[in-house]
Amino acid sequence: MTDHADLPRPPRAEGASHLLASARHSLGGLRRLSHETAFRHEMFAGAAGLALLLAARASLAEIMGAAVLFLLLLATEALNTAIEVVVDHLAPGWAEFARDAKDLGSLAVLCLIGANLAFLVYALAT
Ligand SMILES: Nc1ncnc2c1ncn2[C@@H]1O[C@H](COP(=O)(O)OP(=O)(O)OP(=O)(O)O)[C@@H](O)[C@H]1O
Repeated sequence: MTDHADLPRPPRAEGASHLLASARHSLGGLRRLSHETAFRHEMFAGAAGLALLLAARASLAEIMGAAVLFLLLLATEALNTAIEVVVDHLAPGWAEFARDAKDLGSLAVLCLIGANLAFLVYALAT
């Protein structure tokens, strides 16, 4: 990972341009996340889950519930990736804190995958 500590910080945007800058930063995050294999698997699984819900004529409430849980999973994956990026920068070799941080991030993602699967099974079974 490159360290740009010697580069000048861009000026802080104010008002409406702050909103636009935030949207641009979020798009940058999405671009970075799209490099992660786990993210691509989750997008594929999300599309498959939506197809199953539509085929089973799920209600709008069920589809909205699944969409909210899926967005929570993507948010957790983004935070997990952020943790991995920082940890890899701080601990290029083996370190106990690095193992713990990454394992905890993985656990958070696993919990959300479980919640998504549980809701999908519930929506398809009822
Ligand atoms: N620097 C490190 N020091 C100690 N243990 C580490 C370190 N890096 C990774 N690990 C251990 O290896 C596991 C896998 O780490 P890795 O960096 O491969 O994550 P990953 O499999 O790429 O995660 P994901 O699949 O969520 O992207 C971690 O959960 C942790 O237990």
